[in-house]
Amino acid sequence: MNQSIKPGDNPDLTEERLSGTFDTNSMAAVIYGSDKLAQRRREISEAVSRIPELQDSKPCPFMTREEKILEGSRKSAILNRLLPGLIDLDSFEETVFIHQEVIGIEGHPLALHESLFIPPIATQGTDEQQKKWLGRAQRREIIGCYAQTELGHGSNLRALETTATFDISSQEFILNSPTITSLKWWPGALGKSANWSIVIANLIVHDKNHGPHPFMVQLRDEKSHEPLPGITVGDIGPKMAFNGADNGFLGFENYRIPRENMLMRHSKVTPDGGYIRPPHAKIGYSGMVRVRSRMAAEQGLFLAHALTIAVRYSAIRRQGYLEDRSREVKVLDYQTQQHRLFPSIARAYAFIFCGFETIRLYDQLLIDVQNGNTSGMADLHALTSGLKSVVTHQTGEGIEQARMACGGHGYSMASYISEIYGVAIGGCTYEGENMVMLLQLARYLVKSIEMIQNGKSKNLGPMVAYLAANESEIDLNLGPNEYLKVFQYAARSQAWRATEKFQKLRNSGMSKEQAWNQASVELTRASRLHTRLYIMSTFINHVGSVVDQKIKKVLIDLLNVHITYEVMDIGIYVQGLLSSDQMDLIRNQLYVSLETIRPNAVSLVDSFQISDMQLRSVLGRRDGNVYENLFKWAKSCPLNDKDVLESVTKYLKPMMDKSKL
Ligand SMILES: CCCCCCCCCCC/C=C/C(=O)SCCNC(=O)CCNC(=O)[C@H](O)C(C)(C)COP(=O)(O)OP(=O)(O)OC[C@H]1O[C@@H](n2cnc3c(N)ncnc32)[C@H](O)[C@@H]1OP(=O)(O)O
Ligand SMILES: Cc1cc2nc3c(=O)[nH]c(=O)nc-3n(C[C@H](O)[C@H](O)[C@H](O)COP(=O)(O)OP(=O)(O)OC[C@H]3O[C@@H](n4cnc5c(N)ncnc54)[C@H](O)[C@@H]3O)c2cc1C
Repeated sequence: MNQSIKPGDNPDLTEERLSGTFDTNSMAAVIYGSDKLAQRRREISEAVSRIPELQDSKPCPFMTREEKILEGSRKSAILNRLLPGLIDLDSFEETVFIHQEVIGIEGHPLALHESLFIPPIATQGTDEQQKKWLGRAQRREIIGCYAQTELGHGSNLRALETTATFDISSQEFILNSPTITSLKWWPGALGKSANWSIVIANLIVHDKNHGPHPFMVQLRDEKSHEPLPGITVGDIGPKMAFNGADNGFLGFENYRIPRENMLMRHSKVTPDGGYIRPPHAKIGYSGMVRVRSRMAAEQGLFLAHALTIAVRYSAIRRQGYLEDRSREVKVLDYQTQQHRLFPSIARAYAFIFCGFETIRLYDQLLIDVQNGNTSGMADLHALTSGLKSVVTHQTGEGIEQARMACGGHGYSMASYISEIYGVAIGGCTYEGENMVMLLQLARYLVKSIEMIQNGKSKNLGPMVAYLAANESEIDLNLGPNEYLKVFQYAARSQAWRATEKFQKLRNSGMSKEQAWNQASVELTRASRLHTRLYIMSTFINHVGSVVDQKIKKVLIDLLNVHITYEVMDIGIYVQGLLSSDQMDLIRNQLYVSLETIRPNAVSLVDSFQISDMQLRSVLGRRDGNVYENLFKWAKSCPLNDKDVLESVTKYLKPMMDKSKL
């Protein structure tokens, strides 16, 4: 049963919900990993909806940037007071969820505090450092951000220019931004809100540069909030979205911090200027791996937002005719509309499933690293590098298709899809630009193939074992596992093609760097295919583990949409394996699977349980009463406060009057 049905709803949407074959609360439990988490999301939404001071003061699209920042801060402060009664304070998931529910996706002053400020203190700070700062940060007595990227460099961490030079005589680090390009640039909440930051700076001891390290740095006076002497800080200006956040710039001029402010759980500087290396050279990068490991689920939910809007709207939007000329059809009945939206629904489910898996893998790695075992770091770095790149790109594509699927109203801010798009595609850039991260995964794939070439296939990890197989024929009695083999074939042949290209260039005498650059388009293709294979196999495994048979049935239908669409989409890579008859068969299976999933489309998006408050979309309203609310929304636009604007009296009217003469 679809749990969203209520009296007064648009009858077209109710009809859709009645045609669903499964219980949406049970599906939500599968999506969010447990009945408890899904239920907590419902309870929190319900509780929040009853607190008047947490409601939007006006629709976000009608707010200026200053109003957005004010509104985010107002709500953050109220939430901080109310949180103990609303959520389990130890649950990161509930903390993130309630902020998103109340403040939305446009960013807020604490957006980075929970995800990029507290975690480095907790994982890279010593016990003493944690005692000093963690409680204060958790109680929000201080607000923090993460300042790594600079005006001149983001992707290439080794070229960062900010320095932290150890001064033995005073037992302090002296921070400097020696050039314009060394200004920190982009950190969220830095511009106006944060008073502390994790700053990534090159550690210099006895004139030796030990590379980027994390430091705890106070930026503003805790009473006046004025920048401290030696600090230059401000907002970088409006962005294409995410304007509720004050991304900032930051410069240092001989700014001193105590030796104890370098996060020293892993690397250390002793009072006499000794440097103790970390157990793994890249352990300082683990904050980024943590964020990347959460991005697949996060992005899956961005896609879910856009699809909830587009699918619900497509069920109430009637345009054109099929056989019956007496009534226009729901646009959701067009095959083109289904082809535009349903594979994206499947991807959103797939991203969320494999996102929760990578979060689990990161949590396990964290325990291992704290116990001194860093052997899993390279694997997870490679996996999350590929995953964040593929998922952000495909999420962007899916959201844009969702916008177009809503026709003209999709282009209005009333749909809110443009904001979702703008925020989501930021993910293609932040936490490592996608191409750069695909190339990180490619290094791992090339190394794996070199192991096979050197007769060491048995040392390959489970995620790359398929690279050593030799499948050249597929029996297309197609079950999911045959599709998986088709995808393995594509990923394997591309990984070998790219590696061989790189090796050939090397053998021709080219430098490693030039050869890498000239093979890099092929290498990124290999990384994408490898990652898509991983997403598909996680989806298959996840569906296999579902116990509730009604849920399992619809997830198998959704999986069929996914595997057929994905294989059609990579057709060029499987030409050597599949005949044109086999490709036709897959194409037809895709069309059949679109029809099969059709009656459950609305229930599948309802199962994401995204409340109206969180969705902030007139088109995507749960009740489907779009037209009257679109009219109300337009009338409430500040431009309609007056019938005759100054733009007319001051300029247009005189122009028209003059023209009449
Ligand atoms: C509901 C929520 C709503 C959310 C709303 C939106 C919120 C928006 C928030 C946005 C927050 C954004 C924050 C940021 O963007 S912070 C800044 C992020 N910056 C980056 O990601 C920079 C990317 N660059 C890098 O990570 C490195 O420069 C790079 C890894 C590309 C290279 O590093 P480096 O030059 O040091 O590496 P080398 O070439 O020397 O060596 C590469 C080898 O090192 C291995 N490696 C690299 N990283 C790791 C790692 N983390 N763990 C293990 N190993 C690692 C790599 O595999 C290579 O190994 P091989 O030599 O063996 O191949
Ligand atoms: C919304 C948003 C929020 C952010 N929040 C933060 C934050 O809180 N803290 C923070 O520190 N930073 C933050 N950033 C910055 C972000 O991490 C960087 O912008 C990102 O890492 C990309 O680096 P870049 O800007 O230097 O891009 P560049 O590296 O300059 O990329 C430009 C182009 O060069 C290409 N390129 C670069 N290097 C290579 C290579 N080796 N091989 C092939 N191609 C290459 C890229 O693919 C891209 O096409 C944020 C950014 C955004 C958009």
